[in-house]
Amino acid sequence: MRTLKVALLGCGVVGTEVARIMTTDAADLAARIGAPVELAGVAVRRANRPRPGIPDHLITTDAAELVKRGDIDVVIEVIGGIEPARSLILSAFDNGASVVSANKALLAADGAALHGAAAKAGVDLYYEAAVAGAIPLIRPLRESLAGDKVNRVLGIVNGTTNFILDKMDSTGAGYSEALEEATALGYAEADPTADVEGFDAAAKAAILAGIAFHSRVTAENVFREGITEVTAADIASAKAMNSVVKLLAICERSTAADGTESVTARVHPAMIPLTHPLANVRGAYNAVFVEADAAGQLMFYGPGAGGAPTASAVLGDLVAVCRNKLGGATGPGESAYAQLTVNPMDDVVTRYHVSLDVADKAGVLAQVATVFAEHGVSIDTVRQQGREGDASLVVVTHRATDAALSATVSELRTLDNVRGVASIMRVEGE
Ligand SMILES: NC(=O)C1=CN([C@@H]2O[C@H](COP(=O)(O)OP(=O)(O)OC[C@H]3O[C@@H](n4cnc5c(N)ncnc54)[C@H](O)[C@@H]3O)[C@@H](O)[C@H]2O)C=CC1
Ligand SMILES: N[C@@H](CC=O)C(=O)O
Ligand code: NA
Repeated sequence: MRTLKVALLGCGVVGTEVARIMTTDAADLAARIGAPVELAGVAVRRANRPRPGIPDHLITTDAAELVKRGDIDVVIEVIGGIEPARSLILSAFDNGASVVSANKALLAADGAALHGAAAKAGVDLYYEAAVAGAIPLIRPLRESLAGDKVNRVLGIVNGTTNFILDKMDSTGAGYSEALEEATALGYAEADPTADVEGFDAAAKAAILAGIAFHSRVTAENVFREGITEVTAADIASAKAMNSVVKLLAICERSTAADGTESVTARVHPAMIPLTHPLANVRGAYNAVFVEADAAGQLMFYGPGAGGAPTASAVLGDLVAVCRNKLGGATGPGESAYAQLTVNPMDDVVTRYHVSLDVADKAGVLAQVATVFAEHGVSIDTVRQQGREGDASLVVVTHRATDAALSATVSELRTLDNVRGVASIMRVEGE
């Protein structure tokens, strides 16, 4: 029976756990695959770090050489970032290896080219770990739901930001303190700007939208707002409305009057009611709803970040691609036949929570309400609190387009009685 050889690129939070499980569970993995899998090389940036459980002779600082060695069946890429990860993956394909990657940034930027290269080489490209960590989501969308029509994918896909918002909401922790803890726990990206500015979630949204809608969606097509502007006042305001603030990724299909279908993909903080299942997703957990024509609503929930949970998804892919190799087959590749257009954020329809600092005098409320009405944005509720000549006015709207809301806010900013727009947050889940 031939042994399948695996090259591991990157031995950080995720790579360390992948190597550990491959070693400790070698016999079970071999039985499930139908052949032994051997860790044949581990590419690292710094060779002199202690790496318990990994024999020294396997360590190399030359990842490019490792993937070109000629005897590697599967390359596991857990370095992250665009380069050198992209070149290493392409080189792995050229050398006949299948690739398992956790790299959402790369897949969302260049997934089509990578899929093309894998197909040309007759090998697999699997990346379950790239979206929502341990939660099986890519494979259910790509395989289990391949016979259905997915209309909406909505959820929490970034563990770090969910951890931070949860800490701020439940313990009153400060933003920086919560981010430091998330980083220490191995949830954050190498540069946590990717998490807190929403780039990581946007990359995941692009991958999900592409697979769900059988179209090409890149990170650039995804509207993105992170959590850096979310204030303690926003969180308090959400609480006052029996809601909570979450960073959501929302990918939706819509159909125009003439039957033309298109999609939108967005990532932004939103207020959701405490009664919504997403409100109870705590810590670094993720949860994603998928709505499909025949299946109805499905919910996927579990650990979205961290070394071991992410390694679980990587190992699942490793087993799958090894089975394919032994069977002389490949798994499903890219499916982008529908080629749906991705519409801009202006076209998105949702509800809004707008917090204004206004002069506390008669007629201001009516003036503000008129501006909303003139732009066709209907008001659901208004809450006003006075404080020494100034007042805070919180308006929650009914559903309106993002374009209409933006125009409303632009005009409000020009009013003398509006001293400032303290925050604008979308309201979802009702
Ligand atoms: N940490 C998590 O919870 C999750 C991470 N991911 C993804 O998994 C990948 C890895 O993430 P982490 O392990 O958290 O990052 P990490 O920063 O802990 O590990 C990456 C490792 O790659 C090494 N490296 C960098 N350049 C290299 C090179 N040229 N050759 C060899 N090694 C090199 C670094 O020294 C580092 O040890 C990223 O794409 C990340 O987005 C995906 C899901 C969850
Ligand atoms: N930094 C990411 C890691 C998993 O994808 C996150 O926090 O979700
Ligand atoms: Na996953």
